[in-house]
Amino acid sequence: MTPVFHEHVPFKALTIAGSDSGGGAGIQADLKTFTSLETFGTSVITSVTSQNTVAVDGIHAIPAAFVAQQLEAVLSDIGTNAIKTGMLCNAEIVSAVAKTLRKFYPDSAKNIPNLVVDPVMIATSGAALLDSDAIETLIKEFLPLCLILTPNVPEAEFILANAQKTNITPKIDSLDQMKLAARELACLGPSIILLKGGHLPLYKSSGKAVPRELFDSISDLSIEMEELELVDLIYDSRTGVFTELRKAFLRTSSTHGTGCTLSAAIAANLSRGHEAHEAITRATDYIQSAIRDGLTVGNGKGCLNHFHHVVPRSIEKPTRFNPHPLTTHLLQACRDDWKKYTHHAFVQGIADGTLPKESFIHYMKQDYLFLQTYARAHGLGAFKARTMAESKAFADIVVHIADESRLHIDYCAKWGITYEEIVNTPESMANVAYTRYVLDIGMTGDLLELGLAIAPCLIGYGQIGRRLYNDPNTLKGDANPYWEWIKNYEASDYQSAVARGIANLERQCNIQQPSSHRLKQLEEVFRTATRLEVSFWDMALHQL
Ligand SMILES: Cc1ncc(COP(=O)(O)O)c(N)n1
Repeated sequence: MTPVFHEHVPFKALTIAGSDSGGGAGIQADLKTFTSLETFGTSVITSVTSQNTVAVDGIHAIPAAFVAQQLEAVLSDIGTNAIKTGMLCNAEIVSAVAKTLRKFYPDSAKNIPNLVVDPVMIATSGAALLDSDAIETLIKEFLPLCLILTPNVPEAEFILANAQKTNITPKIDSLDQMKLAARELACLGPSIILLKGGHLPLYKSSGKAVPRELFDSISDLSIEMEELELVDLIYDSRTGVFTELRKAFLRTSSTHGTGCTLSAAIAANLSRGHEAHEAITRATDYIQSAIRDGLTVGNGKGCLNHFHHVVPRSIEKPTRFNPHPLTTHLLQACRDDWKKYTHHAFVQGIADGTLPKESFIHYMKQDYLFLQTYARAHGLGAFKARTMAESKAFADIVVHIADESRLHIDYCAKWGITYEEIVNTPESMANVAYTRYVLDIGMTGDLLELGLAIAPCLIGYGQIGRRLYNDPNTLKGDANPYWEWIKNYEASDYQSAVARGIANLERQCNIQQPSSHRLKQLEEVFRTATRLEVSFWDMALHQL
C-alpha cells in the first residue's frame, strides 16, 4: 500500500485512552504505533497519569463530559477509519464514550465498525487503571459495541468472574481453558476475541503451561529458548472458528505498553483496510519485533521499540528478569542453527544410548585434539586481557582444561583408546575448521569476539548436559553407555564454568554497548561457531 503521507486523504485511527507521561504506554504508545504503521492518529484523552517505567504515582481523570466533547470534536470533523480504546478510568467515562459512539454510529445494530477494545485494568507496575465499580458498566454498556476485544489472561479471568457475578475467579491455565474463556467472552457482545497468551507461556514440547510459581526462573538459560512459546488465540464468534497465533516466548522485561500497542496496531491495520484476522496477525508480528528490539529508557520495565524498523535495537542492560541480555539475544537470533546443534542426531544417540560405539570413540579422540586448541584459545584470552584479574581468569581456565583433558584420557582408556592412539589421530577437517576459526577470531578480534567464538561450545554442552540429565526420555544409569558423559556436563563444576563464561560475556558487552552494526558482527561469530559445532557432530556421527 502507498504510505499515508503521500496521499491526500490519509488512513485515520483514533485512540481513546489515558496519557502515560513516561511515553511507553497509553496515548503516547498508541500515537507512536499509528505513525509507525503509516496512519494519521487522533486522540481522546480520558485521564492523565503521572507515570514512569517503575510506577504510576498519580491519576487525574478528565471529566466525562469533556471526554465526550473531545470525541465529538474528532468525529464531527476528521472522522476515523478505526477506533481503539485503552484506559477508560471510571464508569462515567465508560458510559459517556459508549453514548457518544452510539450517537455517531446510529445504524450499527451491534458492533461499531472497526472498534477495538483493550480492557485496560491494571498497569504492569500494579496500579489500578479502571475503578473497581466500572467493570460492570464496561461489561454492560461497552463490550456489546466492540468488534474486537483484546484481553490478556488476567483481564479475561476478571471480566468473566464479574460477568458471572461470582467471587470465584475462573483460572485460565491451559490453551483449552483459553478457548472456553474466549467463547464465554464473546457471549458478552464482541464479535471477535483476541485472548493474548503473554501471561501463559507454554512448553513447546508438551503444550502445558509453565506453572505460575516458576515464572521468575524463566530467564534461566537451561530452559532453552525454543522450549517456550505463547499462543494468542483468536475466536471469531461469527464463524465459531479459533485461530492460534504461535510465537516464541521472549525473555525480556521490555513489555511496558504491550497491550496498548497491540490494540493500536490492530486499529491501524483495520483503518488501512485489512480485514480483522489479517489486522490482528500483522499486529502480533509488529509487537513481537517491537518487544524483541525493546528499549531500556528508565529503571523499571523496558519499553517497546515502536520504530524498530527505523531506530535499530541496542542490547538492554541486564535486569532481574533477563540477567543475560546478550546471550538471550544470540540464542534467539541463531535459534535455527542452535537447535540443529543442541538437538543433533549425535546428541539424540547419546540420550537414548543408541549412538554407535565407533562414532563415540571417533568423537572422543577428536574432542581431545579440540581441547588442545581450546586451551590455546584461552591462553590467547589471557594475553589479550587488560587486567590482571582477567588474565588470571583465562589462565585458570587453561589449567582447568588441562586437568579435564587428563580425565578425558582416563575416560578414553575405559573405551579401549590409548593415549598414543589419541595423539597420533589426524585432526578431522571439521576439527581443523572449527579450532582454526576460533584462533583466527581470537587473533584478529577483541576479547568479546574471542568469547563468542568459544561460547557455543561452553554453553551448548551445558544445555545438552542439563537437558539430557533431566529429560525423562533419556536412558539413565548403567543401561546407557554414555551416561557418564551426560553426568559430566550436568555436574556443578561444568555448570558453574558455563555461568562464569556467560557472566564474562555479559560484562564485556555491557562495557562495549555494541552498536547494531557491531551486534550483527558479534552474532555472526556466535552463529559460525554454532554451525561449526554442527559439523563437529556430523563428523563424529559419520566418522569422517
Ligand atoms: C495510561 C496507561 N494506559 C495503559 C497502561 C497499561 O500498560 P502496562 O500494562 O504496560 O503498564 C498504562 N500503564 N498507562
